[in-house]
Amino acid sequence: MSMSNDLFPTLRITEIFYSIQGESRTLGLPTVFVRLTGCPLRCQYCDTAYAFSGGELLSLDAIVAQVAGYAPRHVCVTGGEPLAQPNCLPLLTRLCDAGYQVSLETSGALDVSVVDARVSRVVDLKTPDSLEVGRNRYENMAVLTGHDQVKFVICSRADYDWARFKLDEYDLAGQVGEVLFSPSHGQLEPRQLAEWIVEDNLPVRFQMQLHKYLWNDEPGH
Ligand SMILES: C[S@@+](CC[C@H](N)C(=O)[O-])C[C@H]1O[C@@H](n2cnc3c(N)ncnc32)[C@H](O)[C@@H]1O
Ligand SMILES: Nc1nc2[nH]cc(C(=O)O)c2c(=O)[nH]1
Ligand code: SF4
Ligand SMILES: [Mg+2]
Repeated sequence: MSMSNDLFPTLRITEIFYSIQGESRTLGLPTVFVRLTGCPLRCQYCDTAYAFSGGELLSLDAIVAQVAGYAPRHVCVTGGEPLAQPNCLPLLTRLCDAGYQVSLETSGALDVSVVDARVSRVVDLKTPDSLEVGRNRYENMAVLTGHDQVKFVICSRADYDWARFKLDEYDLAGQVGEVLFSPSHGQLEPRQLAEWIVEDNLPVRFQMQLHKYLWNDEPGH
């Protein structure tokens, strides 16, 4: 018999660790990461394919207790695709109730309107060269506020031009708190992306994954 029901909610978890936030507007801040197992997408660049399967079923109580053990100020819930597990929603609420600044890294393939409003939603709009552009749920764009963030992971000049178009189409710079343009690691020269952004005077924040430079791709960071 499964122990996962309304009385004993569980989540399948790949890892929980304390590190330096390497992405988004809290870049550089000590943060606990809760990585949920499983993802319905297959972005060609994915650096977290080890989270597609496996993991360990943990109760929400056990997850919250493990997070509390680090006494963090910031918690980032990620994956895999965290919203693919419905119990991600009560986890986010419990983390907010505990007083942490909570962010959610999501592909935006699922409905983000149901996420606790205290959470900063970091929605990655998938570009054509991610090979998952068809999964974008554009209805999500209308529910984002100044507390939220939109990210583009850019693989090529074609992706850059596409991202510029979406920036304009959804007036993202005016609507969300942060628009991030990040090079796909190992695929697009960071300097090239930086030069395009300056040339076009874009109202976006250029960002590289800081943890790749600190720890390469070692697990637990
Ligand atoms: C591993 S995903 C997990 C959350 C969610 N599935 C998503 O895609 O947003 C976290 C972030 O890492 C980014 N990412 C994954 N592989 C990357 C790479 N090779 N270069 C740059 N960013 C990458 C994703 O695009 C996403 O914004
Ligand atoms: N240090 C560090 N920062 C991160 N920010 C977002 C991450 C993610 O995998 O979603 C991540 C990660 O995997 N490591
Ligand atoms: S949605 Fe996120 S976790 Fe899933 S394949 Fe894409 S980058 Fe990886
Ligand atoms: Mg990562």
